[in-house]
Amino acid sequence: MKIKVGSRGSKLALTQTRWVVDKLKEKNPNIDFEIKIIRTKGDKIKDIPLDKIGDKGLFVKEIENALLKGEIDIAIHSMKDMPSSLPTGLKFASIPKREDARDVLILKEGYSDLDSLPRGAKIGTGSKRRKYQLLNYRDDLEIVPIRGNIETRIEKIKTQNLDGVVLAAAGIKRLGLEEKISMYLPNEIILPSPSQGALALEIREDDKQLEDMIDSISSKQACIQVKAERAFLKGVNGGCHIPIGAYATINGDEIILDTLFGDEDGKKLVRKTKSSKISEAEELGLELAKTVLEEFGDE
Ligand SMILES: NCc1[nH]cc(CCC(=O)O)c1CC(=O)O
Repeated sequence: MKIKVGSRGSKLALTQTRWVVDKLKEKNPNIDFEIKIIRTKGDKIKDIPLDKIGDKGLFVKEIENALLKGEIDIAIHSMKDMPSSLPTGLKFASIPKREDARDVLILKEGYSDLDSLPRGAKIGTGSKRRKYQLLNYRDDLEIVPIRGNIETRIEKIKTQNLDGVVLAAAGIKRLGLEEKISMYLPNEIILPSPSQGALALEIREDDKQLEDMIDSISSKQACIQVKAERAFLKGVNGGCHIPIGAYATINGDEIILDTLFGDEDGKKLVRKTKSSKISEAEELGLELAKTVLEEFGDE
């Protein structure tokens, strides 16, 4: 048996895919895996700011089509890049152990953390979630929109004369660039994107055999966290044009969900926290979304 695994061609995507394939091989030594690279629309249009294209799904549609057509059997994505619902015929199989969910600051030489930055320092990020939370902490900062893969964004400190950039710890760590991190941003300052640091293994709905095989590398903890955080994302029905954050902490059989929601121009930013039993992770996310939407009314 040979399993075809689909991935985007970026360094991060391939590193993640190889990591998953290595784990699957460990548990299933008699099975062969082949990685197929698929180019997505998001890889082709590099010059438009992410919040203008808005829609999630930009990095996944071509891969999902390949899955539906049987050209590949598993697709590996960053869970945070996944739209809140999947096309008919596809589903998530397992969610492997989650990487660090936090955002980090990578700063120009000479600066050590957020508080050491001079007034009006220039920080690069294309994410409204990161932008408005940073401004909420330090309203003097100048936020510069940037895009590109992780290495390109780090380069932009030099090429665009920035004082720093914000990125996900998960991507940096997976690429072995940990020593570049200046500061881990605590959730109190920047709440991460729903399911940041988690990977998605997507398969055809009827592929029961593959589902059982993949289940061997699933993390129960990550599954519960992602369930709650993505339920919130689904409940608020938002895309990249508004700030949305969610992070779930599990404590025995209790789950605590921290959420963030704001309007398009960042004038209003609301944080809400609520807890429940882990068996009600999804309801918890949906309930918080409802509470938040009520607070925003018709806005
Ligand atoms: N939006 C792009 C993207 N998708 C996943 C990651 C990093 C890995 C992860 O969060 O799982 C990144 C880069 C970043 O936000 O810094």
